[in-house]
Amino acid sequence: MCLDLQLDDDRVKDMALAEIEKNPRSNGRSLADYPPMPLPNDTMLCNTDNVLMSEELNYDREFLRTQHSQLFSSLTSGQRNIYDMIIDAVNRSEGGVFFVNGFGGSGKTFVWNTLTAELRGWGEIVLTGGRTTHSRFVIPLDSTESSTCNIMQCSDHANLLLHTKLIIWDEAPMAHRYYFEALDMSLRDIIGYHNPECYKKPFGGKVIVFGGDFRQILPVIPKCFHQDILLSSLNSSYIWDSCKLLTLTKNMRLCSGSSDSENQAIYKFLEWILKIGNGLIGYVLNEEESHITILEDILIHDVQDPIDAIVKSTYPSFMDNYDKHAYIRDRAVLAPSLDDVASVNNYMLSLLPGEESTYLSSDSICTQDQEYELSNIYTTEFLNTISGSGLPYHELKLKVGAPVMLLRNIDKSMGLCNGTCLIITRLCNHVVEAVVIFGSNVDNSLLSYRLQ
Ligand SMILES: Nc1ncnc2c1ncn2[C@@H]1O[C@H](COP(=O)(O)OP(=O)(O)OP(=O)(O)O)[C@@H](O)[C@H]1O
Repeated sequence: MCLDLQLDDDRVKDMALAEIEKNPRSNGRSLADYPPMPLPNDTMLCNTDNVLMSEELNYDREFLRTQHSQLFSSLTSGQRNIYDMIIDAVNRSEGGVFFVNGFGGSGKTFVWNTLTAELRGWGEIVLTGGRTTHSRFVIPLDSTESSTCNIMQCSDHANLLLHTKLIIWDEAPMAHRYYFEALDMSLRDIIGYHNPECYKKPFGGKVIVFGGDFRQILPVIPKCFHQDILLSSLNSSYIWDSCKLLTLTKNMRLCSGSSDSENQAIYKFLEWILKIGNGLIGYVLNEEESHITILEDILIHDVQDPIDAIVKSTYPSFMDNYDKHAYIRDRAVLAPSLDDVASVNNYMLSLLPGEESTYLSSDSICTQDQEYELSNIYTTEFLNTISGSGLPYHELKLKVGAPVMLLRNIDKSMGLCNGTCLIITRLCNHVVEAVVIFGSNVDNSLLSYRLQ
């Protein structure tokens, strides 16, 4: 992978000062003894070798400070109240647990962006995440009531958490309460080790902000009853008692249309979605099924081949527009299963002109693996057919012009995160080149990725 390391002047200065400070410190002195020499940032000094921390500090602070003033000046009064409360909690360093409750489009992400731009702009660490937060905190996927994060005391990971000013956990209603409880117990341990007072505080006295909407997807627990799902969500946890509930009520998407009629259509759709979420539309048939009448104007009527009809409706005049970034960026087809996703992808790839390249995943079993014996039981051909959530397909077919989405965090400081959208610009044997069309903190970066 070829990536530029982008360090702004403040960060280069901090790193240089931290390196210089190591010298006098080894002799019991410090740069503070040589005024007017500037001093390095403390966090930097203790952790120059901590890659996890370097990654989280590696932001263009000047850019973030400019971004912050733009975002801050457009906050609505509701967003501003929430922003002020959270920044105040961070500044007081006494901890705080918040839940920002708001339906889709109420401006939660906007608040997260303003908060992170402010704190990262001043060289502070903010950990953010949504569906993948459990992997960021190394929380076991099969967590139980007594699980903790897989983080060793005094490790780089523990030091990262120790120096973190703010944790933002979006889409929290989707996660099992055991994940939050595991993080709570681990933070109490990690921070309480240095400051015993913090054992007693929720999340060891860190400021943590959850966000989401309980009308949306709750934790997915296979083969269980309604009450099991409710009992596994965040508001059934002991943590909920410490949560300060903050609510956003204004729909910010209503102003996003290009005309009054478009805004009206958005309003009608959002109102309908909200009513479904509030249980005001449709009726429950049984434990697993509900009946909802879909709005007439969002139904696709002319259907011979369902995939062709969905693609034509979502991507009108595809052949004339597929190379326009905004056209690709503003559209998506959602599908309920991985098989449906594969069918839509294959169909759309077949529409693109040009030659198709196929990339295969590595398909030999590691000889040091304890499960090596398995290779005698399962053939490689069989293993290559396995697909599942989080497991990439064995065969990846691409064409120049194909939109792709990253499913791994490659470089967070460059905004190359899970969810960043790109368009393929060149396909070589082992390198795929793509341009970013959508993602945070990135603007049309060109990324080359070396395939293993
Ligand atoms: N104060 C604001 N000024 C201008 N635009 C805003 C403001 N707040 C939000 N928006 C815009 O409104 C839209 C919806 O906001 P946002 O994505 O933050 O909502 P959300 O609650 O995170 O939605 P979801 O839960 O669906 O992700 C976005 O396009 C965002 O840029």
